[in-house]
Amino acid sequence: MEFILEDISEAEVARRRGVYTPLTDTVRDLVDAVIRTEVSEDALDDARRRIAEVVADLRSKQMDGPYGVRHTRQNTGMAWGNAVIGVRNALAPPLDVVHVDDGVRSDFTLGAAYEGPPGCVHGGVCAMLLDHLLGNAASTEGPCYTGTITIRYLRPTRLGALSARAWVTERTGRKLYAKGTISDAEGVTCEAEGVFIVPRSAVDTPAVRWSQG
Ligand SMILES: CCCCCCCCCCCCCC(=O)SCCNC(=O)CCNC(=O)[C@H](O)C(C)(C)COP(=O)(O)OP(=O)(O)OC[C@H]1O[C@@H](n2cnc3c(N)ncnc32)[C@H](O)[C@@H]1OP(=O)(O)O
Repeated sequence: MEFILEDISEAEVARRRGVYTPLTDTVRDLVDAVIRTEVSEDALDDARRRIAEVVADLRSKQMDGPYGVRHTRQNTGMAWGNAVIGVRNALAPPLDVVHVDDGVRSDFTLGAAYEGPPGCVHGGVCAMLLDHLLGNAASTEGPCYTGTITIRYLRPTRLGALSARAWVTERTGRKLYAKGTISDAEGVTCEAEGVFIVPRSAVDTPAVRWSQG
Protein backbone atom coordinates (compact mmCIF):
# COMPACT_ATOMS: atom_id res chain seq x y z
CA MET A 1 0.00 0.00 0.00
CA GLU A 2 2.05 2.90 -1.32
CA PHE A 3 1.49 6.47 -2.28
CA ILE A 4 2.78 7.19 -5.78
CA LEU A 5 4.96 10.14 -6.75
CA GLU A 6 3.66 11.73 -9.97
CA ASP A 7 6.57 13.96 -10.97
CA ILE A 8 4.68 16.73 -12.74
CA SER A 9 4.32 20.48 -12.26
CA GLU A 10 1.36 22.17 -10.60
CA ALA A 11 0.46 23.62 -14.01
CA GLU A 12 0.30 20.12 -15.46
CA VAL A 13 -1.91 18.96 -12.56
CA ALA A 14 -4.26 21.84 -13.34
CA ARG A 15 -4.21 21.08 -17.08
CA ARG A 16 -5.05 17.39 -16.52
CA ARG A 17 -7.75 18.33 -14.03
CA GLY A 18 -9.23 20.57 -16.71
CA VAL A 19 -9.27 17.64 -19.16
CA TYR A 20 -10.78 15.01 -16.84
CA THR A 21 -13.29 17.08 -14.89
CA PRO A 22 -15.68 17.67 -17.84
CA LEU A 23 -15.48 13.98 -18.83
CA THR A 24 -16.30 12.84 -15.29
CA ASP A 25 -19.08 15.42 -15.00
CA THR A 26 -20.60 14.10 -18.23
CA VAL A 27 -20.50 10.52 -16.92
CA ARG A 28 -22.20 11.71 -13.70
CA ASP A 29 -24.81 13.33 -15.87
CA LEU A 30 -25.21 10.00 -17.70
CA VAL A 31 -25.77 8.18 -14.40
CA ASP A 32 -28.47 10.68 -13.42
CA ALA A 33 -30.03 10.47 -16.89
CA VAL A 34 -30.21 6.64 -16.74
CA ILE A 35 -31.95 6.78 -13.37
CA ARG A 36 -34.51 9.35 -14.48
CA THR A 37 -35.07 8.62 -18.18
CA GLU A 38 -38.52 7.71 -19.48
CA VAL A 39 -37.59 7.18 -23.14
CA SER A 40 -38.78 4.05 -25.00
CA GLU A 41 -37.11 0.67 -24.53
CA ASP A 42 -35.86 0.84 -28.13
CA ALA A 43 -34.19 4.16 -27.35
CA LEU A 44 -32.66 2.59 -24.24
CA ASP A 45 -31.19 -0.25 -26.28
CA ASP A 46 -29.76 2.23 -28.77
CA ALA A 47 -28.26 4.26 -25.91
CA ARG A 48 -26.72 1.11 -24.42
CA ARG A 49 -25.08 0.27 -27.76
CA ARG A 50 -23.62 3.78 -28.17
CA ILE A 51 -22.36 3.88 -24.58
CA ALA A 52 -20.74 0.44 -25.02
CA GLU A 53 -18.82 1.85 -28.01
CA VAL A 54 -17.47 4.69 -25.87
CA VAL A 55 -16.48 2.21 -23.14
CA ALA A 56 -14.60 0.13 -25.73
CA ASP A 57 -12.76 3.27 -26.95
CA LEU A 58 -11.70 4.15 -23.39
CA ARG A 59 -10.60 0.57 -22.71
CA SER A 60 -8.36 0.52 -25.78
CA LYS A 61 -5.60 1.96 -23.57
CA GLN A 62 -5.84 1.43 -19.80
CA MET A 63 -3.62 1.32 -16.73
CA ASP A 64 -3.41 -1.91 -14.72
CA GLY A 65 -5.50 -1.86 -11.53
CA PRO A 66 -6.79 1.26 -9.79
CA TYR A 67 -5.45 4.79 -10.31
CA GLY A 68 -3.76 4.77 -6.91
CA VAL A 69 -3.16 7.65 -4.55
CA ARG A 70 -0.66 9.97 -6.17
CA HIS A 71 1.06 13.19 -5.14
CA THR A 72 3.44 15.66 -6.73
CA ARG A 73 6.84 16.75 -5.40
CA GLN A 74 5.04 19.83 -4.09
CA ASN A 75 2.80 17.43 -2.10
CA THR A 76 -0.35 18.19 -4.00
CA GLY A 77 -2.61 15.14 -3.67
CA MET A 78 -3.99 13.47 -6.79
CA ALA A 79 -6.41 10.90 -5.37
CA TRP A 80 -8.24 10.99 -8.69
CA GLY A 81 -9.85 7.56 -8.37
CA ASN A 82 -10.99 8.26 -4.79
CA ALA A 83 -14.59 7.29 -3.95
CA VAL A 84 -15.37 10.72 -2.50
CA ILE A 85 -13.11 13.30 -4.21
CA GLY A 86 -11.85 11.45 -7.30
CA VAL A 87 -11.51 13.82 -10.26
CA ARG A 88 -11.78 10.79 -12.59
CA ASN A 89 -14.45 8.99 -10.55
CA ALA A 90 -18.04 9.64 -11.61
CA LEU A 91 -19.25 7.54 -8.65
CA ALA A 92 -17.72 10.12 -6.33
CA PRO A 93 -20.07 12.92 -5.40
CA PRO A 94 -18.53 16.10 -6.77
CA LEU A 95 -17.04 16.96 -3.40
CA ASP A 96 -14.63 19.88 -3.31
CA VAL A 97 -13.07 20.08 0.14
CA VAL A 98 -11.59 23.36 1.36
CA HIS A 99 -9.53 24.10 4.46
CA VAL A 100 -11.06 26.56 6.90
CA ASP A 101 -9.72 27.93 10.17
CA ASP A 102 -10.89 25.06 12.36
CA GLY A 103 -10.79 22.17 9.88
CA VAL A 104 -12.37 21.43 6.50
CA ARG A 105 -15.72 22.10 4.84
CA SER A 106 -17.49 21.30 1.62
CA ASP A 107 -20.63 22.59 -0.10
CA PHE A 108 -22.15 20.12 -2.54
CA THR A 109 -25.35 18.94 -4.15
CA LEU A 110 -26.53 15.32 -4.08
CA GLY A 111 -29.01 14.18 -6.73
CA ALA A 112 -30.91 11.04 -7.66
CA ALA A 113 -27.84 8.78 -7.65
CA TYR A 114 -27.47 9.15 -3.89
CA GLU A 115 -31.04 8.35 -2.85
CA GLY A 116 -31.83 5.98 0.02
CA PRO A 117 -35.17 6.73 1.71
CA PRO A 118 -37.60 8.51 -0.67
CA GLY A 119 -36.15 11.87 -1.66
CA CYS A 120 -33.37 11.53 0.92
CA VAL A 121 -29.68 10.73 0.94
CA HIS A 122 -28.72 7.10 1.65
CA GLY A 123 -27.33 6.78 5.17
CA GLY A 124 -24.26 4.99 3.86
CA VAL A 125 -23.51 7.94 1.59
CA CYS A 126 -23.70 10.34 4.56
CA ALA A 127 -21.36 8.01 6.47
CA MET A 128 -18.93 7.88 3.55
CA LEU A 129 -18.81 11.65 3.18
CA LEU A 130 -18.34 12.20 6.90
CA ASP A 131 -15.66 9.51 7.07
CA HIS A 132 -13.74 11.27 4.33
CA LEU A 133 -14.14 14.75 5.78
CA LEU A 134 -13.18 13.76 9.32
CA GLY A 135 -10.22 11.83 7.87
CA ASN A 136 -9.24 14.82 5.78
CA ALA A 137 -9.41 17.14 8.79
CA ALA A 138 -7.24 14.70 10.74
CA SER A 139 -4.72 14.22 7.89
CA THR A 140 -3.12 17.67 7.93
CA GLU A 141 0.13 16.36 9.44
CA GLY A 142 0.22 13.05 7.58
CA PRO A 143 -2.08 10.40 6.16
CA CYS A 144 -4.62 9.06 8.65
CA TYR A 145 -6.76 5.95 8.48
CA THR A 146 -10.18 5.58 10.01
CA GLY A 147 -9.99 3.48 13.19
CA THR A 148 -13.54 3.88 14.45
CA ILE A 149 -16.35 6.19 13.35
CA THR A 150 -19.85 6.67 14.76
CA ILE A 151 -22.64 8.42 12.88
CA ARG A 152 -25.78 9.80 14.52
CA TYR A 153 -28.63 10.46 12.09
CA LEU A 154 -30.66 13.27 13.65
CA ARG A 155 -33.24 13.60 10.86
CA PRO A 156 -33.46 12.64 7.18
CA THR A 157 -31.00 14.41 4.86
CA ARG A 158 -32.97 15.53 1.83
CA LEU A 159 -31.37 15.33 -1.63
CA GLY A 160 -30.25 18.75 -2.85
CA ALA A 161 -27.86 21.43 -1.65
CA LEU A 162 -25.91 20.42 1.46
CA SER A 163 -22.81 21.40 3.35
CA ALA A 164 -20.49 19.49 5.63
CA ARG A 165 -17.67 20.33 7.96
CA ALA A 166 -15.18 18.46 10.12
CA TRP A 167 -12.60 19.39 12.69
CA VAL A 168 -10.09 17.76 15.03
CA THR A 169 -10.99 17.84 18.73
CA GLU A 170 -7.98 16.13 20.29
CA ARG A 171 -4.70 14.44 19.49
CA THR A 172 -3.04 11.71 21.55
CA GLY A 173 0.13 10.32 19.98
CA ARG A 174 -0.84 8.82 16.61
CA LYS A 175 -4.57 9.05 17.39
CA LEU A 176 -6.58 12.06 16.23
CA TYR A 177 -10.17 12.50 17.37
CA ALA A 178 -12.45 14.34 14.96
CA LYS A 179 -16.06 15.44 14.71
CA GLY A 180 -18.18 16.59 11.80
CA THR A 181 -21.65 17.34 10.55
CA ILE A 182 -23.78 17.41 7.40
CA SER A 183 -26.31 20.24 7.20
CA ASP A 184 -29.13 21.38 4.96
CA ALA A 185 -30.74 24.83 4.93
CA GLU A 186 -32.55 24.03 8.22
CA GLY A 187 -29.45 22.92 10.09
CA VAL A 188 -27.55 19.75 11.02
CA THR A 189 -29.03 16.45 9.75
CA CYS A 190 -26.33 14.05 10.92
CA GLU A 191 -23.16 14.18 12.95
CA ALA A 192 -20.12 11.98 13.31
CA GLU A 193 -17.23 11.41 15.63
CA GLY A 194 -14.29 9.16 15.10
CA VAL A 195 -10.72 8.27 15.84
CA PHE A 196 -8.21 8.45 12.99
CA ILE A 197 -4.81 6.87 13.27
CA VAL A 198 -1.50 7.76 11.68
CA PRO A 199 -0.22 4.25 10.92
CA ARG A 200 3.17 3.37 12.37
CA SER A 201 4.54 3.01 8.82
CA ALA A 202 3.50 6.55 7.85
CA VAL A 203 4.84 8.72 10.63
CA ASP A 204 7.54 10.11 8.34
CA THR A 205 5.29 10.61 5.29
CA PRO A 206 4.96 14.31 4.46
CA ALA A 207 1.55 15.92 4.74
CA VAL A 208 -0.14 16.11 1.36
CA ARG A 209 -2.73 18.71 0.41
CA TRP A 210 -5.60 16.36 -0.39
CA SER A 211 -8.32 18.99 -0.37
CA GLN A 212 -8.11 19.81 -4.02
CA GLY A 213 -8.66 16.19 -4.98
C1 LIG B 1 -6.78 6.50 2.88
C2 LIG B 1 -5.84 7.33 2.07
C3 LIG B 1 -6.57 8.08 1.03
C4 LIG B 1 -5.99 9.36 0.64
C5 LIG B 1 -6.99 10.39 0.21
C6 LIG B 1 -6.91 11.59 1.05
C7 LIG B 1 -7.74 11.82 2.04
C8 LIG B 1 -7.57 12.02 3.42
C9 LIG B 1 -8.80 11.57 4.07
C10 LIG B 1 -8.77 10.10 4.42
C11 LIG B 1 -10.12 9.66 4.86
C12 LIG B 1 -10.43 8.28 4.40
C13 LIG B 1 -10.15 7.30 5.45
C14 LIG B 1 -10.28 5.90 4.98
O1 LIG B 1 -11.08 5.53 4.19
S1 LIG B 1 -9.17 4.84 5.67
C15 LIG B 1 -9.80 3.25 5.21
C16 LIG B 1 -10.56 2.60 6.33
N1 LIG B 1 -9.68 2.27 7.42
C17 LIG B 1 -8.86 1.24 7.37
O2 LIG B 1 -8.79 0.50 6.39
C18 LIG B 1 -7.99 1.04 8.56
C19 LIG B 1 -7.59 -0.41 8.72
N2 LIG B 1 -6.82 -0.58 9.96
C20 LIG B 1 -5.51 -0.32 10.00
O3 LIG B 1 -4.85 -0.09 8.99
C21 LIG B 1 -4.87 -0.35 11.34
O4 LIG B 1 -5.62 -1.14 12.21
C22 LIG B 1 -4.72 1.09 11.96
C23 LIG B 1 -3.84 1.94 11.05
C24 LIG B 1 -6.10 1.74 12.12
C25 LIG B 1 -4.09 0.99 13.31
O5 LIG B 1 -2.92 0.22 13.18
P1 LIG B 1 -1.59 0.57 14.00
O6 LIG B 1 -0.73 -0.63 13.91
O7 LIG B 1 -1.00 1.84 13.53
O8 LIG B 1 -2.22 0.80 15.43
P2 LIG B 1 -1.70 0.25 16.84
O9 LIG B 1 -2.18 -1.12 17.08
O10 LIG B 1 -0.24 0.53 16.99
O11 LIG B 1 -2.54 1.20 17.82
C26 LIG B 1 -2.26 2.59 17.92
C27 LIG B 1 -3.33 3.23 18.79
O12 LIG B 1 -4.56 3.27 18.04
C28 LIG B 1 -5.58 2.53 18.74
N3 LIG B 1 -6.36 1.83 17.72
C29 LIG B 1 -5.93 0.91 16.86
N4 LIG B 1 -6.90 0.54 16.02
C30 LIG B 1 -8.00 1.25 16.38
C31 LIG B 1 -9.30 1.32 15.90
N5 LIG B 1 -9.72 0.57 14.85
N6 LIG B 1 -10.17 2.15 16.47
C32 LIG B 1 -9.79 2.93 17.50
N7 LIG B 1 -8.54 2.92 18.03
C33 LIG B 1 -7.67 2.08 17.46
C34 LIG B 1 -4.85 1.57 19.63
O13 LIG B 1 -5.67 1.18 20.73
C35 LIG B 1 -3.66 2.40 20.03
O14 LIG B 1 -4.07 3.32 21.03
P3 LIG B 1 -3.15 3.54 22.31
O15 LIG B 1 -3.03 2.19 22.96
O16 LIG B 1 -1.84 4.05 21.81
O17 LIG B 1 -3.91 4.55 23.15
